[in-house]
Amino acid sequence: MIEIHGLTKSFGPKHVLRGIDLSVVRGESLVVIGGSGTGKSVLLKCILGLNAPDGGSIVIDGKPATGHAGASEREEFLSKFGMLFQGAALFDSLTVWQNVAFRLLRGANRKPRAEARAIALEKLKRVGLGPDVADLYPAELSGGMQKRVGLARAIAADPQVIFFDEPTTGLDPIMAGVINELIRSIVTEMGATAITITHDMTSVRAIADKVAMLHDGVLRWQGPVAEIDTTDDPYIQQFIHGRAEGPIEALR
Ligand SMILES: Nc1ncnc2c1ncn2[C@@H]1O[C@H](COP(=O)(O)OP(=O)(O)OP(=O)(O)O)[C@@H](O)[C@H]1O
Repeated sequence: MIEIHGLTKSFGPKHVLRGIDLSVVRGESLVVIGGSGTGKSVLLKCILGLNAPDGGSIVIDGKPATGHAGASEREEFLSKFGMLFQGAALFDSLTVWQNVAFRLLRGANRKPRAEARAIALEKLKRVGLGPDVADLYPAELSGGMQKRVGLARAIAADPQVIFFDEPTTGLDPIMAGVINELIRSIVTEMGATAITITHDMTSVRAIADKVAMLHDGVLRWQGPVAEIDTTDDPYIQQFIHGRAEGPIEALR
């Protein structure tokens, strides 16, 4: 589904991605872990075509992810993806249902308003929110409810691939657990391919089939989630146990 070979990306003298090789099969849930500033977001942005890679290739569903000829080709490419941003990133001036239906109301394949609203209500229901919240504004919701709305928006157009950028940041541990479970069950039920970036090891264990650790511009370790506890890779061990001492240097 997603094949990445030799991906490189620098910003000036800063070599953020130094040769990423990664393959994610259809329906698989990959979680990318790594310290702050290691390039997890840059990797996602390269896959989405928001950052232009310097080298290497990204192929999604057999087609190159970059170099689209025109806006409509680009729109078709992006329609495969759903995205839950850090902090949910809802539009303050739109109601909850308009946020969820954002992509359904725009672009070449836009739907009539009533149909878009009906889909939004169905997706809200899937994430545990009733029709009573549909006409509220994001500011009227708690952080956990906003995440649910963000999740409903990410799945509104039935994407084949869903990205989750730090899905539990800012939530209490119980709400984080609820969101993790929702993500897992929705991804499984949709048969979607999922890529999540997170620091949260609870999310990793709840969401991942496969884990990849980004360090120093490369994927230092990749493997099934069950192997993170048994691998003797010192980077993985330091990261999952949150140790200050180890091969990963921490600023003090
Ligand atoms: N547009 C840009 N211009 C210049 N430098 C950038 C740009 N985008 C990212 N960087 C740099 O690339 C590096 C990786 O950033 P990125 O946001 O991908 O890290 P991250 O692993 O997602 O971190 P965090 O976990 O803290 O969100 C950082 O040093 C950042 O300053």
